Amino acid sequence: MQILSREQIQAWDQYTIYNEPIRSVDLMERAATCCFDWIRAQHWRGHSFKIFCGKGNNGGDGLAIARMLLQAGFSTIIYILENGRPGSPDFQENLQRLHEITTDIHFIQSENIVISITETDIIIDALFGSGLNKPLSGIAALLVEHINSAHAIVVSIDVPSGLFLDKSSKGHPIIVADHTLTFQVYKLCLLVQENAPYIGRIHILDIQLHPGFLKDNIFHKELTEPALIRSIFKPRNEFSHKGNFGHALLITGSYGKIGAAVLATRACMRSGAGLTTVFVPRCGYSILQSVAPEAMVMTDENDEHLSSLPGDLDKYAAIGIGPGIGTEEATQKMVSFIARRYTMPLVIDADALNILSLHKELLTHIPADSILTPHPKEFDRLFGDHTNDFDRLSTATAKAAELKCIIVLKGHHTIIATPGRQIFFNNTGNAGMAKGGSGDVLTGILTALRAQGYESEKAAILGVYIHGLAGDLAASKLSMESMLASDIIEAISLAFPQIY
Ligand SMILES: NC(=O)C1=CN([C@@H]2O[C@H](COP(=O)(O)OP(=O)(O)OC[C@H]3O[C@@H](n4cnc5c(N)ncnc54)[C@H](OP(=O)(O)O)[C@@H]3O)[C@@H](O)[C@H]2O)[C@H](O)CC1
Ligand SMILES: [K+]
Repeated sequence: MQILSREQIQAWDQYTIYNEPIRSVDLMERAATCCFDWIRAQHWRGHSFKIFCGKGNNGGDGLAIARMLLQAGFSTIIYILENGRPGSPDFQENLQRLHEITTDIHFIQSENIVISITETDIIIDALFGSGLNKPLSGIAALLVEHINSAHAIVVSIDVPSGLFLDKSSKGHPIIVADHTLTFQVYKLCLLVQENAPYIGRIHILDIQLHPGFLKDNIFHKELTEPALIRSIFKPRNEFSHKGNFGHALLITGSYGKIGAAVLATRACMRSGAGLTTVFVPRCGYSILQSVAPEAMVMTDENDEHLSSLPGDLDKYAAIGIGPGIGTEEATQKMVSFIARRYTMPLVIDADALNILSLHKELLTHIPADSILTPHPKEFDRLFGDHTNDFDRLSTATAKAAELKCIIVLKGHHTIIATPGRQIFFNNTGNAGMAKGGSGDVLTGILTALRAQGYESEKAAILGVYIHGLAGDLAASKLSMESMLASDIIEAISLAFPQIY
């Protein structure tokens, strides 16, 4: 699913009105009908609805929804945030239609907001949508505060009012929704971590905007969906042998962090690598040999950390480096040597990323098409501090292009930024994966996919998806609270069949 900017969504609206063709107010009716159908399906009979409307088209949607609720017999009161202007033409048309069936319409024009909201009320937030052009202030901000301080269920239309579609709204007054009914496609503001407290559960309503618009335009952001994943996934040929699936090398572990090596190794083997070799300090030898008997183990001459190279790097189809390696001086030298000399793409994670942050000059040397997998803190260490997720996303886009590598920025919707400035938002995974070891598992999966011949961009999209899907399967069986990174590895086996 494409993710459109505010301008693109407005253009799509106009394209539909012109090409379908359909009158603007009829398109609003279609959008409101979708919202009404969704609301009716919630079985909220017995509750009263309080509909808060602005005077733009988001408010127009709210008025149309109010009319439909009243006509269906729901107790409904309408509140309009007055701004002294007549309102958009479609707002005015819907106000007129509403006046024909109710007088229970109130205008909010004073800072003294005395509307009582009880726990059995359902709030429909149709104050502002994609037309928001400045932070809410004055009466609008007080109204948002009033709604947020009540304990009613809040359903936001299109976006929670106060959220900018494409830029940070940090620190501004914003409606805290339980449900967001958004039209046609995801908006960027509904995908970034910093807005998680506001958006509740997202429901995409198909209001049948004209499909021609998607064919006629190029978009740079999309949500990874099963169809895309299936188009990337390469089923195994019946006649294949282990040599067809590549030899993966994992450079991992230090004293006290051999677990990271174990997790990456087991995830790599579970994700289809033909052969897996793991390079660890000597203290990791017996551990790896016992918990991962299918892997080959090579050890460094050092007992506790990595200080040398694991022999001939060119014989491996893919190399993953970083989980648990620490940042000892000798390890820094080893990472630096590999970054400068190796020419095939690497999967670079965790302490290898921290080492790159300590020697930023190395960034320009990392092999083209390498996959970097930072979480936000590692990302900021690499590329500088960011105060919000939108800026971080812009930097990820720019750096992926500049360094010609794939940046996998981990989060609720992990972001995959490609050298071609394309951004993919992953849509699998859950909060149960926010635990030590999950990242090591991802490194193993990505290294395995690279070893099997997937190009880096495809390996990143597919690997992040499978990692999240395995996490979802583990959570459904074991709960988000108690699932472990090892459980994600076990669930990889169940995740693959879901994309066949
Ligand atoms: N494309 C679709 O999918 C459809 C969308 N619909 C709905 O339409 C809204 C967008 O409607 P729009 O009228 O463009 O915008 P809003 O309703 O969000 O805002 C209206 C006006 O409010 C003013 N504004 C903006 N920010 C503030 C603020 N901070 N404080 C006060 N007022 C503000 C602004 O006017 P100004 O003249 O004051 O600048 C806005 O123009 C979309 O979200 C959907 O809900 C259609 O119904 C169906 C198709
Ligand atoms: K809204």
